Amino acid sequence: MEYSLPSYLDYSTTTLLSSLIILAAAYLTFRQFRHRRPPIYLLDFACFKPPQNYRVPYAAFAEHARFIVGEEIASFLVRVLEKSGLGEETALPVGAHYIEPSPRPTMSGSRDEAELVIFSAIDDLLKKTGVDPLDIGVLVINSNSFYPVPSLTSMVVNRYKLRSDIRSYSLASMGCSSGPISIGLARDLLIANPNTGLALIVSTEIITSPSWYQGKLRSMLIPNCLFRLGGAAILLSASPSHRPRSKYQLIHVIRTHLASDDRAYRCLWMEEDDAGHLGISLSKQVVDVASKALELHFATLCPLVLPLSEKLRYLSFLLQRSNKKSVSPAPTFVPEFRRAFDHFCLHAGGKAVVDGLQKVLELRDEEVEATRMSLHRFGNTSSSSVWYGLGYTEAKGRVRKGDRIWQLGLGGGFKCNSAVWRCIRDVDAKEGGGAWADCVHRYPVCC
Ligand SMILES: CC(C)(COP(=O)(O)OP(=O)(O)OC[C@H]1O[C@@H](n2cnc3c(N)ncnc32)[C@H](O)[C@@H]1OP(=O)(O)O)[C@@H](O)C(=O)NCCC(=O)NCCSC(=O)CC(=O)O
Repeated sequence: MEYSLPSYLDYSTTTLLSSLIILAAAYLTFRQFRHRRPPIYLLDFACFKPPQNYRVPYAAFAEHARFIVGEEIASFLVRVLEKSGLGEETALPVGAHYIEPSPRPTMSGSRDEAELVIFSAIDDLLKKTGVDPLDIGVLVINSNSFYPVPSLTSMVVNRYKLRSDIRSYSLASMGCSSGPISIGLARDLLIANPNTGLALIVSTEIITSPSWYQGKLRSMLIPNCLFRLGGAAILLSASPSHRPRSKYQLIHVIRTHLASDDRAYRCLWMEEDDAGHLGISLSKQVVDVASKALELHFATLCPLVLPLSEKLRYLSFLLQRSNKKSVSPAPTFVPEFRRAFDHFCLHAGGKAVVDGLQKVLELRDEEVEATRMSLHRFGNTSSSSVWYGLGYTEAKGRVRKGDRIWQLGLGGGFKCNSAVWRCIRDVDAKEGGGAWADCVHRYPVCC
């Protein structure tokens, strides 16, 4: 990311610019106080832990691929898997374990997976929080590739016999960055309807879907190597009475949409190959596009989250640069994000995605540990991956009252979305265990 000032700006212009920035910041702060939203609390969340028998060790993946796509393509897939950052314990749904003749994903197979993932996560969350399902007034579910009739939200209302006046929304096709979108929607619904009760959000990707690719095109086979079973359920409240038992307060939801750029729009593209197999084609440019989306995203995020010291560092950078009138290449300014956040839960999209994010954000290895370990243990779980990252951080006993958490989602559209949280009470490692409870002691691993 680069912040640069045109060299023709002289000192007085820069001073004027600085004053304007300070005035604008003061005005925004004033406006923020005047129009302050009621606080939104996160009571708790739960991540789905796949059953052992759904595991896909490398050897099983390779053997399976050989049967389905033949030796040559199977060796390509294994090569990709070995470089993907995924470990030996990630899981795929039942349908993906079939050997040829591989059945097309069926509606009942997709429903089975959706019920397994979504109900397990919700059951766990309701058990942890002791919440009565009848207290839920808002329900938002985001799932990219599976959108049945009736919807996933109807499936949940039916299972838990939720209220008939529930405000429910199923968000489809919104990609891996849709977690913060769901959080933002639930927040707005809670604020617009103050006495509606709690909001339940589910972020997941159902793999047994028509777009689970069964052909032989490399760019469409890569998602089969990366995506794995996963989902998270989250409970939000706008009621101050829930504050004492809540873990986090929502500070910001920030969204950036880059679909006006054709390259970004098409870099994750659902289509049929020449043989008619539906799938999602993954462009090699995803990491480049993500960097561009991040630059735009930072323009909104940074003024909101950077502490004053970092904003002043930025101003002084501007002043120094304009005084130097140097002809050498423009220096870059990368904010020290660790001054704004204590924990980073980034989209675990694949090794190259995590490497790219670490580089762009100038993060240390320990700051991307939660993301890398989520990728290793659970794979690319789409929009829920940022919750596996937070689950890891909690299970390691690293979350303390006052800590600031950044969840960053990236995905199809192309979109880049953030949710920023502040921890409002210490979180005990055992309490945070969840999907990580029986394995966190084995992490971090080298990958
Ligand atoms: C796929 C990788 C694990 C491969 O690892 P490396 O890059 O280290 O290895 P590499 O460059 O040698 O690539 C291995 C082989 O894969 C091929 N290859 C890589 N990417 C490809 C692509 N998009 N299409 C076709 N082939 C591809 C290379 O040419 C090479 O083939 P050969 O060996 O023959 O030369 C990595 O590039 C990665 O993590 N990419 C990012 C994945 C990504 O986009 N994730 C986001 C998913 S979408 C998402 O999460 C959000 C959403 O859905 O909304």
